[in-house]
Amino acid sequence: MKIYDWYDGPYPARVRIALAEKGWLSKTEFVPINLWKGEHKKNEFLAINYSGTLPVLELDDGTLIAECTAITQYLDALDPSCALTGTTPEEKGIIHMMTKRAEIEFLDAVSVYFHHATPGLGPEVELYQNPEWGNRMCDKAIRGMYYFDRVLQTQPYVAGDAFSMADIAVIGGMIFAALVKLPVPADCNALREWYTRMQARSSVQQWKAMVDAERACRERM
Ligand SMILES: N[C@@H](CCC(=O)N[C@@H](CS)C(=O)NCC(=O)O)C(=O)O
Repeated sequence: MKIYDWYDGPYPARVRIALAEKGWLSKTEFVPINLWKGEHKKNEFLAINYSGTLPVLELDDGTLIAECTAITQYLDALDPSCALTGTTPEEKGIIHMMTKRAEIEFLDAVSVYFHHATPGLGPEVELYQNPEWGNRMCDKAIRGMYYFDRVLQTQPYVAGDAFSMADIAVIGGMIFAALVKLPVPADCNALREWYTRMQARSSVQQWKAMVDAERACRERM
């Protein structure tokens, strides 16, 4: 299995954490696509993913699967013993809903804020910016954090009683929020407590160790 990604990207983190949950990180080849150099918008990469985003999974026969949710669903189908996308029809429906909600209300909103209301990936890559739209999405992301705080006041995980793809999507939002220095509101105690638990999880620690090692390696170059 081959994954095109960028080592510390919040969306790539989602797939790396899913792979770690399954114990497959070391079996995966990671192909770096440098976001800061805009390699994801070059024709060569657009032929791999029309949307020009990371990550993308490439199977041994050349089949390409983009989108974190689609990749996670594929990994789950290969290994249903450690299900991240649910097993019963109800679990599958709720996990899909909460994952989508994590993207729309939080992670994607932080991403729009980053690309539109901050320097983002720099002037060479950010060819169109709309700061007003970016700032509105920042407000939306903060409302999203309050929403997930309320959810986590009554249940241990984002989609209910078990860790799932929906938790990983909110973790992606927290990683991105930290990158853009968007603090979690001080009164979001349930969200903060949940994130402390998530950061102690082996898969998240493995992801962080990989990022730290790659960052140190790149700094030496
Ligand atoms: N919906 C996509 C979003 C992926 C995404 O936005 N990835 C980021 C990497 S952290 C990216 O490629 N950003 C570059 C850009 O939007 O220019 C998914 O879930 O995979």
